[in-house]
Amino acid sequence: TFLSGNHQRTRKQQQDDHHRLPPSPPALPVLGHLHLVGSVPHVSLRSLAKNHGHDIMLLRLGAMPVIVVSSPRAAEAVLRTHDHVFASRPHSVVAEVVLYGPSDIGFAPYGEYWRQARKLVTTHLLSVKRIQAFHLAREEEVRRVMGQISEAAAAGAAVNVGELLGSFTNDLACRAVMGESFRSEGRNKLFRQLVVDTSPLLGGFNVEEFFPFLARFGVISKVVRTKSERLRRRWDELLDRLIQDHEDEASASAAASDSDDFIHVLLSVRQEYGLTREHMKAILLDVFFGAIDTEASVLEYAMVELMRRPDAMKKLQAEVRATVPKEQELVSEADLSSMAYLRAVIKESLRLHPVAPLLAPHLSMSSCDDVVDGVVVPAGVRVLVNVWAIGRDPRFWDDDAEAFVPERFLDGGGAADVSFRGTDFQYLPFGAGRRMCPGMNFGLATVELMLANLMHRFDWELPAGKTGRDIDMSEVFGLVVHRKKKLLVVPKLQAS
Ligand code: HEM
Repeated sequence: TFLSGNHQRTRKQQQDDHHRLPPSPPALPVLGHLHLVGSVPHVSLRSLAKNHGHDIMLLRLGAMPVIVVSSPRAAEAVLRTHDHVFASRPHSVVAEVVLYGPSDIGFAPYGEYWRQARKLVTTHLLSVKRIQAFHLAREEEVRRVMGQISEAAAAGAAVNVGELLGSFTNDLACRAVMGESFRSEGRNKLFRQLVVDTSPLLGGFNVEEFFPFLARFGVISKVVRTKSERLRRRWDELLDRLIQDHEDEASASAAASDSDDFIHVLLSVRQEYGLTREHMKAILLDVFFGAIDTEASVLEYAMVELMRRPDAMKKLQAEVRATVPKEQELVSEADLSSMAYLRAVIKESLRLHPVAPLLAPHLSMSSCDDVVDGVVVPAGVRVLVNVWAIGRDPRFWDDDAEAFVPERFLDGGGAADVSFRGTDFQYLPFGAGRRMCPGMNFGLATVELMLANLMHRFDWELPAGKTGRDIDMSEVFGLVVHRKKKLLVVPKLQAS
């Protein structure tokens, strides 16, 4: 069994441990529980947990043991009490090739490199100071999108929300990474294409490695390695040129300033952190893969829920329109602070649609003797926290847990005090503990500003003959979950 990997433990201890493993549903030979986990794993894992392990259960997916956590108390045990045991990540071939080792933050195993890289990113790239310094860039990019929506409104055309928001968050990430020149020579488009080409591999085969129940062909084949290497060469070519350009510029001018892009910042701390060129490229890739799909997904799901709840949309529009002075064309960041309903809508949307419903997989680095109720988890086991199931569990939310009710997060609502900052374990859209998302504030700044602007001057309608009930909510699972069907909506410029 996989417990035999625990060499330090005596035979007697190992037998004891066996009895104290988390509960498990009945398994098949060879397949284990593979046949029980469908293509939308967070949903099937919730049903399994209901019957076999409310807090924590053990599955065997083919040969691989996986722990699934489905309650706030077990999530707290894994992400806070025993965080030091569960803070690593499983190995992935695609990440090893595409992310240089991996030398990024999201996929790196727990250890000194990860600690330093994460410190660098939180103090220098995603700090409050830098988020503020980036506000003009965010506003300018939002302005562009509003221009595109105005054109669609004038033509009476529908807008593909996912595509519009995806290219917006892509452009913003490019701008953060490489500065204002990101549109020259169509660079933003090259990056968009590269992100789109890499995602299925990182979010597909890579997911198959993490979640082997999705692997249709068993072993990750040579083909995947070859494909990964080809992608890495394309990334190399683009990023090397950009870094080189920045190096040339940096040697011609003074030290980094607040408004500098991420490449300049990384160059300025390169010696302090002992960064190689590959480390820098991997860290930049984390920005692309951490920011683009996540922000676009939060925004798209917020729009979907608002289209399904027109009264909530009206309430949000009223808040935004009452706050922003009449003559002002765009909502600026300064206007956002008093928009309580806006924040409640985003929180509620993240509760029902956490972009990573099982977080990113965690890995136990040693055996943990008493996770909850004396349950043992051995070393080297993947741990999935089903934050999607926990966020919809009526035991921790009200009976309307499955409904979109932003009011619950307002003063006087049932969840008014519940925060997503990793301290309330019934609500973990950004995770918690050492591996919690370091880009939370960076991402939220974008999401808030964009959603407020989408609500400001436009009314939104579904294409003729459709109602909110017709919106297909099917999902496709990946590192970031996304909608199966695109959402088309028709903007109407509000008469002023
Ligand atoms: C609203 C948008 C975002 C959401 C909902 C989100 C959510 C998450 C989640 C759930 C995790 C996994 C936590 C875990 O494994 O326990 C994560 C990790 C991560 N996120 Fe985000 N994220 C967002 C935006 C961003 C942005 C903008 C960046 C960077 C620019 C970013 C960078 C990262 C990185 C580097 C990690 C890995 C952390 C580690 O392994 O130490 N994220 N994020």
